[in-house]
Amino acid sequence: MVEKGLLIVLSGPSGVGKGTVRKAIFDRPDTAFEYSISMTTRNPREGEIHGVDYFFKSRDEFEALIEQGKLLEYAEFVGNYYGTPVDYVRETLDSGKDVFLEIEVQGARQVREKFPEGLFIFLAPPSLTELENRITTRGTETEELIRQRMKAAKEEIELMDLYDYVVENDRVENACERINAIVIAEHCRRERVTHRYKTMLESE
Ligand SMILES: Nc1nc2c(ncn2[C@@H]2O[C@H](COP(=O)(O)OP(=O)(O)O)[C@@H](O)[C@H]2O)c(=O)[nH]1
Ligand SMILES: Nc1ncnc2c1ncn2[C@@H]1O[C@H](COP(=O)(O)OP(=O)(O)O)[C@@H](O)[C@H]1O
Repeated sequence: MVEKGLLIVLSGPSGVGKGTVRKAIFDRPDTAFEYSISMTTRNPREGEIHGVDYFFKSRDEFEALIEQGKLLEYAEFVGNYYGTPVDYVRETLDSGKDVFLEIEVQGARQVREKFPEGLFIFLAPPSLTELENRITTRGTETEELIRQRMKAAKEEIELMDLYDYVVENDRVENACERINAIVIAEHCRRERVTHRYKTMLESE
């Protein structure tokens, strides 16, 4: 029997750098886990490709997916739906590959309920001031929106204790190294090799 893959969930407050760190991880040629492409109702940004960055859906299509139970989790974030396709995640884990989700905190909480055996990693900013800088330099938000996002971020940061690991995103490269190290350690901790040997010995 194939040993199941590991479900890796990267979450954290808006603007901390989840998307940036995830892209850097998947730009590495040696990254062995599969990225689960999310569904969203937000409009594609310039350069974004359907089926690569997201599966772009209408609100009606998304709500139909919710009703049909096709989403492992979903959340409404800044006026749009975002969700994880459940079939892709289950099939990929069953084939023995690790699956990587990069999602906001409400979604991560739902995944924790359904997949408590997942590996939950919280990406934390070096400081609240630095988080505000990142949200501000990213552009579009008005002062009021920045204030709202910072308030939400403080509440989200309070939930970091619910995660298995907290990774500081001081530099993108450092955060990637830490995440890769955690995944490697987790594989050793979960005794895959032990399991394989036990199976071998039993079949002798
Ligand atoms: N719950 C949930 N959140 C998601 C999913 N996909 C992306 N997100 C999160 O949705 C938020 C908005 O993403 P996006 O519109 O790409 O803008 P960003 O703020 O530039 O990353 C980010 O916090 C993502 O981590 C998903 O499938 N489920
Ligand atoms: N380690 C870092 N140091 C400095 N700036 C960063 C770092 N990680 C991300 N950023 C910047 O912070 C902003 C928010 O990053 P983004 O990946 O969009 O966050 P999230 O996906 O968590 O909302 C972007 O402008 C990004 O370039």
